[in-house]
Amino acid sequence: MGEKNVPTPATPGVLADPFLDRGTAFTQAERDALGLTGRLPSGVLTLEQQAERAYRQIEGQGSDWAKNVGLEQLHDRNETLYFKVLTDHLVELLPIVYDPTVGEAIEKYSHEYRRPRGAFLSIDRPEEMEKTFATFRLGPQDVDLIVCTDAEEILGIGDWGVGGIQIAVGKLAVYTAAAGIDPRRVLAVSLDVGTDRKSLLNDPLYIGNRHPRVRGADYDAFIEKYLRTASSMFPDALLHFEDFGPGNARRILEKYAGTYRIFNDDVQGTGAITLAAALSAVKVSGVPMRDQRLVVFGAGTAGVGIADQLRDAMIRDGASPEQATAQVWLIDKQGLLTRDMDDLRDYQRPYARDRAEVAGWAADGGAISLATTVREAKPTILLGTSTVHGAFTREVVEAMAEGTERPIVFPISNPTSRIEAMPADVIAWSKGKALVAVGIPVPPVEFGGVTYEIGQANNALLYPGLGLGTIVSGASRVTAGMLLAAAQAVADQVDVSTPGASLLPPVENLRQSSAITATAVVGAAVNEGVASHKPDDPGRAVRDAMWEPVYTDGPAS
Ligand SMILES: NC(=O)C1=CN([C@@H]2O[C@H](COP(=O)(O)OP(=O)(O)OC[C@H]3O[C@@H](n4cnc5c(N)ncnc54)[C@H](O)[C@@H]3O)[C@@H](O)[C@H]2O)C=CC1
Ligand SMILES: CC(=O)C(=O)O
Ligand SMILES: [Mg+2]
Repeated sequence: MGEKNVPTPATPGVLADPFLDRGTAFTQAERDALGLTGRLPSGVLTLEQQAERAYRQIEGQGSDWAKNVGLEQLHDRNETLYFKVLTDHLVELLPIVYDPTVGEAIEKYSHEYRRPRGAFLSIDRPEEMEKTFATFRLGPQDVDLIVCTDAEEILGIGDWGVGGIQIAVGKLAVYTAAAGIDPRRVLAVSLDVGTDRKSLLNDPLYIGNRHPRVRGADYDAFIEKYLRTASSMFPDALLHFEDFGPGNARRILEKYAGTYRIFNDDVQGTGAITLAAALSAVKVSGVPMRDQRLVVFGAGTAGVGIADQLRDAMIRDGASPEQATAQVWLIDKQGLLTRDMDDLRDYQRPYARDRAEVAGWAADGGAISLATTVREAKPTILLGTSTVHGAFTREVVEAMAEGTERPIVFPISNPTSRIEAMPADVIAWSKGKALVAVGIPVPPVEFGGVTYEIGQANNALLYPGLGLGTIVSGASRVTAGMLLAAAQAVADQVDVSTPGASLLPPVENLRQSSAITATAVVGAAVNEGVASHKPDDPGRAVRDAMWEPVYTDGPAS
């Protein structure tokens, strides 16, 4: 990480700069020096007192949505105070600034718009890209991380056009709160290529590009220009891609992963956090990883990203590549995917089954359902990445429990309105046998005298540490080895020996957990030969790099 920004000699405008504003924490002497004499009430508070007041204001809001608005307003006023409140109340406030409430913020973006945050790059004016980045007045070494989205597949709620900027903002808030990524050294980017959502196109208050999504050569050229411009202006930045559609997410990653320092969170981050949960679950079930049988319901960006990482884990555990691939069944809108289908995506194809092999599975020779696939294939792991609320019915979960002693069930679609099944149901229907993790935070489940802690298989438990490790090591690429190290580091933090134990570390410990993950990632980056910094003590380098929400840069004068 380079030099921190030094507060400049301030003007009354300091109160309008969220990185410099300390509001009522400015001492009288600072107020005089900054030209703020008499511009604030007389009292001088500590950061802790300000945080207490701000937290009470947020707590007093009537809905999660109102809390999100209150927090974003604080974010716009005073970054340090915002992150102090968020970090001190991470378990309670992460679901407000991030998943699931961020989904609501995205849907309401144009109507609830107050202030811009981030960079808005328009496909209608690609020539403005460089000029836009220049307005941030950040030098080549001043940016560690850029999160971009084209908002085609936001969480599980689909295309939200320019409102998608809020997922980039939310992801960045998690990076800082969970892993201490310096908030002055990050950018959120909306790649506004239009929207196919009719309600937005017809809404007079919609503030994004009012035309259908641009696709094809112009889209590809825009993405390439973004990668070229961002990485040449900010060569140290990790370029995080979030919530692209199934036709683009993986294609862009595969095309550019060898050239740029890019990371696709939905493919790679989700794959790694789910692998971590699976590594924990396998310890409990006793079925070795090489023998796992995986059914993926919803074979899109996340589903196949996870399938790939689990298949690779089976191979590392001794399965042959052919055997591991044959232990994966993908189900999408067409039912079980078979090779004879002519509408398969290229990334689905390796897992598509031979039609002859499953010929007897569907009575009428038509689509093969989830329930049938579970009964016939007898999977040990059932993954939900479909956005179909309630798809894991009692019938499906009971079939899982009939086919294997400790079924692993991961309904990880977000937000809550899209989840395939709630953990309480999965645990009850499987008579307490299922090993469950979900994408959203949920309370523990009581069943048969056991308390089941439900791990949150959300990439937010992994990507902050992965990003921090990438930044600290100055890695030129995010490699498979770094992802695996992150997944293993997360899994290693869990003790599954108690019945009902969570498969993943608790969000309470996310900052500490991210530091451990980051340290492992630094080690992997060094081993894989992509690191440009090779700290003697990676743990210390990671801890030293973590930004803390305190007023430490000396008096702002
Ligand atoms: N927990 C986590 O960390 C993450 C969770 N997700 C969640 O996974 C879900 C999918 O996200 P993406 O993979 O990015 O979207 P995607 O659009 O790439 O994939 C969804 C897939 O589900 C399929 N699908 C839709 N309806 C279906 C049906 N009735 N039956 C079977 N398949 C159906 C779609 O055709 C598509 O292939 C979302 O809800 C998202 O929030 C995504 C990334 C991370
Ligand atoms: C968590 C996340 O990245 C998603 O649901 O898309
Ligand atoms: Mg996502």
